[in-house]
Amino acid sequence: MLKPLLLCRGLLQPHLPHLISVVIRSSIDLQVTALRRTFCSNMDSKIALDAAKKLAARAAVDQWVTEETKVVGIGSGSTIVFVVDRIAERVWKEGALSDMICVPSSYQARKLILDHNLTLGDLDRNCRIDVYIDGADEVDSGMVLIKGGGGCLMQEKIVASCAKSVIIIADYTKKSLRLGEQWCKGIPIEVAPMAYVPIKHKIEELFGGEAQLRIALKKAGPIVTDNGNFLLDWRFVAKREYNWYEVNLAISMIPGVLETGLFVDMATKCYFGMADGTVKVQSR
Ligand SMILES: O=C(CO)[C@H](O)[C@H](O)COP(=O)(O)O
Repeated sequence: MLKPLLLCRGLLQPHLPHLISVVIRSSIDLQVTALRRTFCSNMDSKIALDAAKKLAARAAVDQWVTEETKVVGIGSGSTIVFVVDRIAERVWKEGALSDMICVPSSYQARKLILDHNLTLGDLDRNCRIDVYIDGADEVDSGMVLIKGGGGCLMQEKIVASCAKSVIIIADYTKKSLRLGEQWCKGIPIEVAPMAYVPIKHKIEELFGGEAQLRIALKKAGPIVTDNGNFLLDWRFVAKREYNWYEVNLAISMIPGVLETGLFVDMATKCYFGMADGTVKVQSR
């Protein structure tokens, strides 16, 4: 029994380095193929999602930004980029909307307006907004929104509150029946930095779940909003029935809470770019 084994070892020994390198190489090849596949499918889904965002953005701008629109509020995030692109196309290629003013809801929105050579406004001079357009992280069947995934909820809610109509644009992954079905990162809440610990405990005691300080990726420490504040992401209890109007009110009343990412009774219509190339419009 031992003899054949020893014989086999003797035969294999000179070839061992080569065999080891073959095994290592094929394991690396397998890993590279798996990585390439993940990258390609991520790219595919990014392309599909961007196409859906663009569809929703075009439909919303073409329907809601007309020659009668004098002031438009500009939201924040990746979807709003397609909105500003379309507005700029209408202004610069189609010669439309010549005296329309754009009010930003964030540093990013301000920069988008300036980069596209559109007219920049502000709430001091333009506090009556015809239409506010923005993305959302999730929209439930009652059109309650979770916003602030990109960190900009406070100015967004302020600008939206000054608008006659609030139009939400999103890709199909944002549409759900109940909050938490699609968006699992929690409800963003902007808080005064000195108060984030007591606020965290109060929210958890009142409504369960867990509220976590949002930590920056390329900085040691927390994310600081455009307004110099911190963000808590409250992961609520998915299975619990919440009355979002009451939850929003109660959280807003906690001292140090500056704004919540719950937008209740604000959206007029939501435009969803769907995977099949159509646009679904949801009304309140
Ligand atoms: O509230 C927001 C920024 O804080 C965005 O509107 C929301 O996060 C959606 O972003 P995106 O269009 O990138 O999906």
